[in-house]
Amino acid sequence: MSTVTVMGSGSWGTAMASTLCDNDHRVTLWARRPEVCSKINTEHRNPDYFPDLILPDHLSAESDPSRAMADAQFVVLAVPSQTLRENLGQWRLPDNAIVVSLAKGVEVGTGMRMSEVIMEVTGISPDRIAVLTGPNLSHEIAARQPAAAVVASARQETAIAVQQLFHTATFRPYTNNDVLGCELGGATKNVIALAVGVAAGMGYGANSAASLITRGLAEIIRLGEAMGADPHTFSGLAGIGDLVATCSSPLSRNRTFGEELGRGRTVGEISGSTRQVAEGVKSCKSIKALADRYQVEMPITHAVCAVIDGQIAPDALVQTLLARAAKPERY
Ligand SMILES: NC(=O)C1=CN([C@@H]2O[C@H](COP(=O)(O)OP(=O)(O)OC[C@H]3O[C@@H](n4cnc5c(N)ncnc54)[C@H](OP(=O)(O)O)[C@@H]3O)[C@@H](O)[C@H]2O)C=CC1
Ligand SMILES: O=C(CO)COP(=O)(O)O
Repeated sequence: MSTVTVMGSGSWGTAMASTLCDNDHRVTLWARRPEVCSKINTEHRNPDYFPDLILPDHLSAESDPSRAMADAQFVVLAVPSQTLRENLGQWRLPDNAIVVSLAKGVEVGTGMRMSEVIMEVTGISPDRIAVLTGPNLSHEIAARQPAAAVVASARQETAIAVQQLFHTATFRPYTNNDVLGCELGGATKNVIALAVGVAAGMGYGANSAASLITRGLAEIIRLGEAMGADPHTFSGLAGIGDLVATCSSPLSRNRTFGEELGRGRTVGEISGSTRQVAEGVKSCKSIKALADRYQVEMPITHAVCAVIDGQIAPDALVQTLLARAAKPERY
């Protein structure tokens, strides 16, 4: 049994905290709003994110970050990627705790992955940092539907410790040492899901979705290879696995955001109608900047950015991609 603190009580933090309770760990969930803590502690519910889910009764919530993390052997970071730097700047993480990053994004402005942000802000060695990623839609995980995931760390013992921490009867994490590839896979698939959503919102079917997923994977691999990731990572759970889950599921916030765009709503209208994060809306910019920095062609990511920035209408996204010069199929 380990002492674990999950920092962030949105969809993914709540689902992961609930899963960790299956292994009888002592789990504390940090929520920034005291009223969320109160609901979790007294009613065992987090209705903003899971209206129908009853949480384990031994899951406790705490709104004070220091109290939440006191004695934690593992700190699991479940806040949005664009707020992580600011959050870490305000928190004091326990000495020697293993830090697990759950966020799937690339920081706007710096182009940094979340493990890099953690290292830069806290000074923690990469040996104590792990990334958990894969095809893991929170509502399915919270309902204990079976799924696999990947835990990546620079240090194998850290990856194994986190794998064991999260491994339950329904949740099966594999280890991987390609932190870069795993983080890139998780962040880039959100952008492709936005594109797939736009196509779906316009009424296009499975052929369009499969074409975007496949060519999306091609541009993800191109970027990953240029940055030094292992290309095999992208045929695993952190790559094609997460890409397929996110692009196919109506539960995905990124796909749904794209679908709303494809139906004619604006970025402002969609963002204003939910408190939940669709990471690709911001990370498309930082991923495009990485593509430019590494001189990699990422046409779908470019087109998604143009839609988000209002440079082209959503219904021009697919046309823009189809109108590109003909070329052989290759990665
Ligand atoms: N949901 C999923 O299926 C999965 C999500 N992820 C990733 O996990 C990360 C977190 O996503 P998820 O939980 O889904 O997001 P949600 O939008 O569901 O929840 C976001 C959480 O972060 C909190 N939050 C928002 N802004 C801040 C801030 N400025 N400072 C501190 N806390 C803040 C919210 O608090 P409040 O409620 O008070 O607004 C809420 O607890 C993302 O990077 C996502 O891509 C990864 C795998 C699966
Ligand atoms: O990362 C996810 C599934 O693995 C969740 O995707 P969304 O953020 O699009 O809901």
